[in-house]
Amino acid sequence: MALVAGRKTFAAGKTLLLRAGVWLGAEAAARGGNGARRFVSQRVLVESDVTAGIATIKFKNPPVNSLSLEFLTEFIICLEKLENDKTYRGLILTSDCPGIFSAGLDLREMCGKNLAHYAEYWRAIQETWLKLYLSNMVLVAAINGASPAGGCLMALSSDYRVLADNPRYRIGLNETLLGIVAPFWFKDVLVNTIGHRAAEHALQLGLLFQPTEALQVGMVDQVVPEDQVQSTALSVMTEWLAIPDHARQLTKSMMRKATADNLIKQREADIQNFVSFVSRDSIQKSLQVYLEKLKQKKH
Ligand SMILES: CC/C=C\C/C=C\CCCC/C=C/C(=O)SCCNC(=O)CCNC(=O)[C@H](O)C(C)(C)COP(=O)(O)OP(=O)(O)OC[C@H]1O[C@@H](n2cnc3c(N)ncnc32)[C@H](O)[C@@H]1OP(=O)(O)O
Repeated sequence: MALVAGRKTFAAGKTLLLRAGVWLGAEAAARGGNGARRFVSQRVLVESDVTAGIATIKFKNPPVNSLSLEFLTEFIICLEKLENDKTYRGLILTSDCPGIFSAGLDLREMCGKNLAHYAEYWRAIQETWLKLYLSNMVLVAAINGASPAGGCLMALSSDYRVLADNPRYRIGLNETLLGIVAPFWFKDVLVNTIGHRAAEHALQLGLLFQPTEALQVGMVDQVVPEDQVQSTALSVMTEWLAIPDHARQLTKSMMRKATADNLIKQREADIQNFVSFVSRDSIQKSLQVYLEKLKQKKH
């Protein structure tokens, strides 16, 4: 097992400091006789079935799988490893935290930090999305918990979404409820999924949909009993993997390239927009009030 702290090179020649200790000794991980492998990093658990060519990433950043910079760093590394290893043709995204798929962006990364931190954080968010959205693998989201905002974006970036039938597991882009604005590429992905009118309605009101509503609006493809989420994701995956890779990948790229290029061509401007927006006093105040409300909810 090798614990490393190094640098990860991202697009545009920028680097993201790998702060976390990440286990890169994946290949040395437990390898069962049945072709099952298990990679371990602190916040991202990767299980894989080599024979089937399917990997499962389980988010493991308790309590709510918020997309902290450390989580994103580990996640991007795991995604890259899987993408570059031609063994894997399919990837299931799910959560190891009971009842929560992902609470979205980590609000603590967006509050009370300096401008360089906001820029670094936003670059990591962009990178995560581009890697997910343009993955050559089939991505199936097995959504086993609440999935607001950035959590919803991760699910929307998959090729197919299976949601557990539990009214507490709401999904949607709720940014306006926090007094912030979903960036244009979040909006584009939502429009591509549920259409312009439904997206406009959902985005302006910051709607979080219960499973039956999410199915109705087309935000998810299937709603199943909670104990069938993983098995359903697996059988969907098998169906998708029956399609020849080259044909499916070219089709996926044809459908998604324009949306991704829209961000790629203005990545730096998008970072600057985020930094100047999030560092405004009024936005800092909104985020702090929202975080405080979340904390007080318990008491
Ligand atoms: C012009 C425009 C230009 C540029 C763009 C500008 C702006 C940027 C937009 C960025 C887009 C943003 C996307 C996002 O993802 S923002 C995050 C949105 N997320 C949420 O609203 C979810 C908030 N959380 C919840 O609703 C609940 O926590 C949840 C997930 C339903 C779970 O509920 P529960 O199990 O009851 O757990 P608690 O609420 O008690 O939470 C436990 C613990 O976690 C803390 N926490 C929750 N969510 C977050 C989070 N997103 N970030 C950080 N911390 C979070 C919560 O405060 C509790 O902490 P404690 O210390 O009290 O234990």
